[in-house]
Amino acid sequence: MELLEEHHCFEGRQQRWRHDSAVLNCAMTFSIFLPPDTGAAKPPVLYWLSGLTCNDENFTTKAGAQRVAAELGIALVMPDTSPRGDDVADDAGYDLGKGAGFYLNATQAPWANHYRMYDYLRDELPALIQAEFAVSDRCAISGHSMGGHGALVMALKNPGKYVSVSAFAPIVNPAQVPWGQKAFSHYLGEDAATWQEWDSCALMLASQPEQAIPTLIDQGDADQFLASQLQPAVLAEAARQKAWPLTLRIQTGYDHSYYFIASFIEDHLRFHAQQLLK
Ligand SMILES: N[C@@H](CCC(=O)N[C@@H](CSC=O)C(=O)NCC(=O)O)C(=O)O
Repeated sequence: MELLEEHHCFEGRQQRWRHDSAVLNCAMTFSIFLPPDTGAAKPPVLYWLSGLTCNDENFTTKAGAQRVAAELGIALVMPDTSPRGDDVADDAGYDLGKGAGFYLNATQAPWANHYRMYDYLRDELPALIQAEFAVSDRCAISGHSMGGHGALVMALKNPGKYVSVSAFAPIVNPAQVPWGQKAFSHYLGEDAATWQEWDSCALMLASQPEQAIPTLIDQGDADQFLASQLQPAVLAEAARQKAWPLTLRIQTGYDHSYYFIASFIEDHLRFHAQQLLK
């Protein structure tokens, strides 16, 4: 691992690292915020998954999460949103290829060689974080838009791995909206039956009661993508049918930007702290 940056921040440390990923078959960068060392128990971890066009730095520099993470004693891990490098397949569109990995395992050429963000997030990155940093193995997950989809899918496909999940303006039903349909048809092929295992609405409808974990979603009602791409009411209905503990908050006047995330990230950190610090 190579340390690219380090900054003192709210008495903790904000770092940026590069490492060689065997799963993704390329070099990857991630950021981590380590809260102040109090000499008490190792801090739990909140994984943050960003959206289309992002890398590990959007959340680090725009969300303003470090002050409350430092106060609560929670480490933050921000992975990139796709594999990277000259050998990695890409597309001219902002919503496919680099910066748009959709947190799945691609099965189709030319994507399948590198686009395995699901395996990277489930196995390789947490193992690296556990091995290299003084953090506990208790973790939660959150994300924005494409990253909200990723957080929900990671939680729904891995019962017991995360103690809570939250999202800002997530793509909850990617199999039914343009962003998801474009990505899934390229990464997974045209057979839409294979898309269901990457769709949080389908996964929630197929879930067992014992899988349920506390779930918080914030959605701005002035979000330009709300009707066309996001539609959180579809997941809320699945949650109602399954008695899944989902709180969906519609926030008046907020759009899709990081200003929205910055406005409510404290609520999400305190929500996760209720489970992480038990
Ligand atoms: N360029 C596109 C939209 C790109 C965009 O809005 N990206 C969002 C995430 S959208 C869903 O995954 C984002 O977080 N951007 C980075 C940022 O720092 O704001 C367009 O113009 O339509």
